[in-house]
Amino acid sequence: MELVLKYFPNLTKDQIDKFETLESLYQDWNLKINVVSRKDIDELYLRHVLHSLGIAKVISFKDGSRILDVGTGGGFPGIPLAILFPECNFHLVDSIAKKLKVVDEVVEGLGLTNVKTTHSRVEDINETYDFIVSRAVAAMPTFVHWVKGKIAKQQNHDFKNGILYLKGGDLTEELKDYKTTKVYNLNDYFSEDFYETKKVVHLPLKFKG
Ligand SMILES: C[S@@+](CC[C@H](N)C(=O)[O-])C[C@H]1O[C@@H](n2cnc3c(N)ncnc32)[C@H](O)[C@@H]1O
Repeated sequence: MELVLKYFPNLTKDQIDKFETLESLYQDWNLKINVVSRKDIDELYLRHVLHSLGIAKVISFKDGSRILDVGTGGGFPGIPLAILFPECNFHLVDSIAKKLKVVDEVVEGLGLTNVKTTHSRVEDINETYDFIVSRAVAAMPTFVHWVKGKIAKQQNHDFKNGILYLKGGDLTEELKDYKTTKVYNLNDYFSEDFYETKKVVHLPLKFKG
């Protein structure tokens, strides 16, 4: 938890309480339904919570923004972002129901009112969003194919509406066809070794009506 406060020192009491409560909720639920590996649950804040919040070092979502988390699994990056941006609306989608059971329990346990979950493949979701966030779900070409048509027309940020994807390693080959992509290195923001090769990829996407 100190890690979150190290990089996000201006949290409200309510946000601190929620981030603190996350650990026991995940420990508890992970025993019943395994959504986070044993190693990762011991390093929940380093590997999941702070990593998810890396997106917030790149962009500050404006109040009222609508954000889709594709393949949220146990709720990453959606849940930490929903705690950090309580005035934004988060839609967490996954094609595996039991993962969303954990997410629903965590959302309820935290009393988060800005999160909606849907058990579905993302291809079948027919809504639009300012931003689509994700981590560890699909290579960019497949991902873009899945989410095109789900970007809102109205631009409310200096950052263009589109995808914000947490990725790692050398992305040259994967991103070579996406000239408008901008890559942000998380080791510019976080000093822990875990972040050495971690990145946030911003890919603006056009509204398709
Ligand atoms: C490796 S897990 C990553 C989970 C989470 N994003 C994280 O980083 O901890 C990938 C998740 O994507 C989900 N998924 C894969 N393809 C999907 C699709 N087309 N629509 C919705 N969810 C999908 C899987 O069910 C799985 O929970």
